[in-house]
Amino acid sequence: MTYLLTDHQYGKAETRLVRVIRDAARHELRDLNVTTAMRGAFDDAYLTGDQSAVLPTDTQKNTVYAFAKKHGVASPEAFGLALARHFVHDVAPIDGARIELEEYAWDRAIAGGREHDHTWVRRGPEVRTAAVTVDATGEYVIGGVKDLVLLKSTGSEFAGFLSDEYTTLPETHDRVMATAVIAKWRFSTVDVDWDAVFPVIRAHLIEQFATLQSLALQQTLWHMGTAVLDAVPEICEIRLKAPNKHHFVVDLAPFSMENPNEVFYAADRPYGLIEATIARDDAPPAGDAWKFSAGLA
Ligand SMILES: O=c1[nH]c(=O)c2[nH]c(=O)[nH]c2[nH]1
Repeated sequence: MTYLLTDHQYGKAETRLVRVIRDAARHELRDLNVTTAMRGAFDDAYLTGDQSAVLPTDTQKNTVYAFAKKHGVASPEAFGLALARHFVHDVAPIDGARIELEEYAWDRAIAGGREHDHTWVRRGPEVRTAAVTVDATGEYVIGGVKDLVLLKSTGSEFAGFLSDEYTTLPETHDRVMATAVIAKWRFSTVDVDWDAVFPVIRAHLIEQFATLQSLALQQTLWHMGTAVLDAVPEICEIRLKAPNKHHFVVDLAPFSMENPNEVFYAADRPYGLIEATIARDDAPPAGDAWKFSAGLA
């Protein structure tokens, strides 16, 4: 029997990095979780144990910290691009680099009625994500957000669905709809003001969720995705994943009480999982943009 090593990549997952800029009394802060993965002809490391082409994952971690000091963290996307370009262009055996970033957002603390200069409050659970791939075919950037937890207490329906002998779900024209959106959007260029577009995309996702009279989470995802593509020409594809966090109306009849959509049991599982990928018809090839490493971003 002959075996083939058909694919491989290696790197340091989840390097936690907090970068503070303290040149002025008002400090700035960025809080990241960075994963690096190297791609190339590292077959010998696996097949014979020869490490001569292997840049240690420890070195990759050090590079993350050194680059944070040297270049700063302008945005997750820009930081990922700087790292990926360095690994591919400056370290000979590396043909491709994949950098995945999570960013945890901090809001300035309010103290004495105004924003504090060096104290923040973690905004959660939402996480901004970025995944950068640089290889011989080009540079690819995917931005994203995950755990964007949204809930609307009306304006959502689910009716007219297919029914068979196992169907018990009642139709509804007024229900709670809640989800924790995972959205990833692929840029067709790296000439982007990353920090300017992120809040625009996020605002469109939220606005569509809020304002659409939703006939299903599927329809909501279509509207969220197309609104982002309409608003940001640099984005050519968006992938959305939405767990349908079911809120069941509690039967209060045993207690002689009506419950017109006021008291709910918020189930954590099982959940419907609704997914969609929406792309422009002229989207450029994705290369390895969607090939994951740790897969957190
Ligand atoms: O928005 C929904 N989409 C579904 O496909 C579905 N299925 C289900 O049981 N409830 C819902 N809700």
